[in-house]
Amino acid sequence: MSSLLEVAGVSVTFDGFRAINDLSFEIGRAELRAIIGPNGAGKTTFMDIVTGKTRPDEGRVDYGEPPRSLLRMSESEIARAGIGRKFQRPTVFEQQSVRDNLMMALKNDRSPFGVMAWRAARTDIDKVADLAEEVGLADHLDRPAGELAHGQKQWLEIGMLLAQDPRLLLVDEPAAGMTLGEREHTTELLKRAAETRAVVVVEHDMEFVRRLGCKVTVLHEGSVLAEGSLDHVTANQDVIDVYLGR
Ligand SMILES: Nc1ncnc2c1ncn2[C@@H]1O[C@H](COP(=O)(O)OP(=O)(O)OP(=O)(O)O)[C@@H](O)[C@H]1O
Repeated sequence: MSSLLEVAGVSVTFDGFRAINDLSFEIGRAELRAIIGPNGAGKTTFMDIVTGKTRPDEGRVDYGEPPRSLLRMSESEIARAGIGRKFQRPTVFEQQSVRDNLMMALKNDRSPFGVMAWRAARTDIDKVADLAEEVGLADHLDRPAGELAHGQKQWLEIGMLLAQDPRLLLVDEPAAGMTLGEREHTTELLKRAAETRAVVVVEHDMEFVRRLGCKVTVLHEGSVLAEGSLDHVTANQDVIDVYLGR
């Protein structure tokens, strides 16, 4: 596997507590990866490290081709280098239409002045139409984002992240609060997005992880406990013990 992200020997201590403990693993250039693990396993801290929010005490985090250390980059430099993060709660502009939300994301200028000032070029209009199609909102372009259902807001935000053409997309619990139909659509969306980039999904919901059908990394106490297909990791006795709290 030619890796896009390599985490090697990373540790983070908060007030004497090792939240991440000698963590090492790699993510490929075009792959879908699920990260699972019990509460407090270090999943959020891992994403905070990759996006520059938390600095590790030890280890390497290299990204891209040729590999660059993310540890010397600011949060905004990391975002500009192509790492996008979707938090659990959607943060779309509720008053603006779906079209304007996507257009703003494309322009990467989220200020109200920027919205008023832009004159959409033909290519941008086409790109917004393509993004809306990709996330399944082509019939909702003129609706205010605030009117969308929960799942649709999540897709809009994924579309806004895709507008930035990230090489690595980190997605936190995308299926939370979704209906079965919304989950199916989200699965397809993430799978498609991962054909041309790396998509890392942090998820508690095993049924959703099964749908993703991808390699799974199990974290526990800040380290990788197991890795492989969902069937492989769920047959692992250490994983069973951790999930049963033994
Ligand atoms: N800023 C902080 N200060 C002190 N402890 C922290 C801080 N951030 C995280 N921790 C601790 O580090 C550990 C890992 O937390 P983290 O949020 O990364 O786990 P998680 O796997 O995302 O858990 P969950 O599934 O509950 O979201 C937890 O024990 C948490 O309490």
